[in-house]
This record gives sequence, structure tokens and C-alpha cells, in this order.
Amino acid sequence: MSSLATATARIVRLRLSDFRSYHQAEIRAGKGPVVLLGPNGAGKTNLLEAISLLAPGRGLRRASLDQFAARGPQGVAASGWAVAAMVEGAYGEVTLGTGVEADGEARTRRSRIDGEPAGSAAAFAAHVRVVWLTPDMDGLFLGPPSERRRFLDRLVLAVDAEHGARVNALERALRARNRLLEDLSTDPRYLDAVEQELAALAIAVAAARMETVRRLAAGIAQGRDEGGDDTSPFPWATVALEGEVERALAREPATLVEDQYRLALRAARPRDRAAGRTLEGPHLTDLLVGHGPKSIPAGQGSTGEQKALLIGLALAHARLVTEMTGIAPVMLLDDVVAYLDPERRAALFAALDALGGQVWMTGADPSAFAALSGRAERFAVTSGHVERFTAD
Ligand SMILES: Nc1ncnc2c1ncn2[C@@H]1O[C@H](COP(=O)(O)OP(=O)(O)OP(=O)(O)O)[C@@H](O)[C@H]1O
Repeated sequence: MSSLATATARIVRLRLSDFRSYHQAEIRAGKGPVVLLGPNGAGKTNLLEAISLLAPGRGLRRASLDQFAARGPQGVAASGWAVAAMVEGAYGEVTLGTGVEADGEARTRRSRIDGEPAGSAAAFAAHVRVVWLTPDMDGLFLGPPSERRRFLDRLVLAVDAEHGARVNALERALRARNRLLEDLSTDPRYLDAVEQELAALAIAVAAARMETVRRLAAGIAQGRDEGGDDTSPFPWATVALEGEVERALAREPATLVEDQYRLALRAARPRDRAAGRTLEGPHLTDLLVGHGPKSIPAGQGSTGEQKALLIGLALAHARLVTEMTGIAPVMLLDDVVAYLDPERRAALFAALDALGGQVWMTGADPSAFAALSGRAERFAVTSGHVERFTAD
């Protein structure tokens, strides 16, 4: 894409303390792609997960806070944990830290920028953006819409750090409405108030998702215009949203759609009370992905085609993040390379080079990264330890 900015944000040092399988670990990375090598269960994904906590949210496994603290041999968890990354970026060097303080009074996650308290990891977005692809995503196109919604919200979050707060507020408002509906003695005015807030949040969430999907689709179209052809190893995708509110927003002004949705909620109270949940709204939206060259829904492609499509989508997303933020994101590719044939591997490495951001990849077999020859920074990961990979 011609408009790609050249700024990058690289993690030059990553430090973990009592995080997952690590008591203390440090990685110093240079300019090349980082390759983490080790057998299954060695702790490679744990390292990527630590980096993913530099992005807003709960990281690439969507783990709860108590899962991060390292458990000792007796299963006793450390009282705190920390991830700290020195990032070399547009504003020079900055240290981003996140974790739970040991023996801290409240067991809440705190974030710091150069030692100063930051609101949350969302504040890191000015310094670094992180995009990831993990084996968990393999079933994305065949799985339930909730998984694609989560994937979609991550896409949005990478370009709009406030999106997470918006989605959480929407979920809270939905829970509040469902609770009020359950109680037959609820004063309808309470419901009016909750539904008003719910409608405003729903429209904000839907609009943010639509904007990201529109930009993503435009970026994919531009990539095709600039020479991406239908025989590319990572096929271009069609992306669209399927939902009532989105359909209305495509036609009508947001204020009108908000009113309509609020009235629809009011009219649907008996139905939703009987169902025990709210049966209409962007909390049920689906992300429809298609295999562009084949003109079929993504889920109808072969396993390999779905994987290739997902990689193509991740690359398109990383380009979008670069275009919108001016900084190429750090890309985390967990167990992606080993499954590709040599031609696709080479194509992936070339696409990552073109993106220009820092890449962290994992694999069990060093030969899968041979095409990177001397450029990659390789580390051997064993249970609880990371060191430079030396065996050749
Ligand atoms: N809180 C924790 N404390 C201690 N160990 C943990 C904790 N959470 C996970 N582990 C351990 O980390 C290991 C898993 O690490 P990880 O998922 O990073 O492996 P991996 O190298 O990516 O493996 P694979 O190649 O199979 O994907 C497991 O042995 C698991 O028991």
C-alpha cells in the first residue's frame, strides 16, 4: 500500500516477573524478526501473551487476572506479576509496564509508562499497537458468531483504543436491562432509562465496528488494485457486518437509528422478558467473511484455505493499523509458520517485511524459519527460561 508510514515501534527488551511459567525472564531483541523456538508447552505462547498485554484488554488468551501469576511446584500462585517492555518508537525509548503488584492491597492490574501510573494498557496505544494470530483463531469461520464478534472487536480495538470500554459498557447495560426485565415489579421508568443508555452505546459500538470494517474492506480493495491478484497465497477477503442496527445505520442517520432501536427495545420487553435476554442489537452482530477469489463464504473453504484467508485478513488489518495510526503494529504469530508450505512461508515473510513492523513468531522446528537466514533473532525457550538459540 503506497500510503504506509515508515514509523515503527519495536520492543527492544521484554522482562517478565512471575508471569505464567516464568519466574524471571528477559529478552533483548534487535532489528530482525524475533523467533521463539521450543517444544510444545515450553512457554512460547506465554511470551507472546505477555506482549499482547501491551494492547488494551485481557491478552491473546482472554485470560482472567489470576491466571497470569506464576504458580510454583505446589500450585501456589505468586502474589504479583509484571510484564515490562522497553519500546523504541516514534517518541524515543519508553518503558511500558503492566501487572499486579506483589502484596498490593487491591488485586487490580496497574499499568505504568516510564514508571508513572497510566490509566490502563489503553494508554500504551500512543506508543505501540499489537496485532496477533493464534491457533485458537483457526475455527473462527465455522465457530459461533460470538467468536467472530470478539475477533471484530479486537480489529476495532487495535485502531480505536476506546472501543473496549464502549463494548464493556454495552454489556453492562444489557445485563442491567435483562435483570430489570426479570423483576416484574420494575418501574418502567427504570427500564426507559437503561434502554436509553443501551441504545446510545449500541449505536456507538455498531458505528465503530462499521467504520473499521469499511476501512478494512477499502484497504483490501486497494491492495488488489495495487497488484494483489487472485492467485496470491493469502487470498483477499470480503468483510461485512450482519445485523439489524448496522443495516439501519447504513441507510439512516445515527440519531434516528438510536431512537428506533430504543423504541424497538421498549416494544420487545415482553418477548425479551420471556427469553431472559435481549434478542436484538449489535451484541448479536456477525462478521461475515468471504473468500474473495472463490466467491464463497469463508467457512466453506478447505482448512488450508481458511488458514490462508485468516493470515490475509491479519495482514490487511496490520496494514490498516499502520495507515490509521502511522505506526506499524507489532505482530505476534503463534504457531503460524510451521503449517505453511515453503512457498507460502516465503510469501508471508515478504509480506511481513513489506509491513515493516516488528514480528514475533513461535515454532517448534527451527528449519521452518530457515528462509529468514541470518536476519532473525532466535531464542530457545524451555520451561521457565529463554536464551539465545545457538545450535545450528
Ligand atoms: N500461571 C502459570 N504458572 C505456571 N505455569 C503456567 C501458568 N500458566 C501456564 N503455565 C504453563 O505454561 C505452559 C504452556 O506454555 P505455552 O502455552 O506458552 O507453551 P508453548 O511453548 O506455546 O506450547 P505449544 O507449542 O504447545 O503451543 C504449560 O506447561 C502450562 O502449565
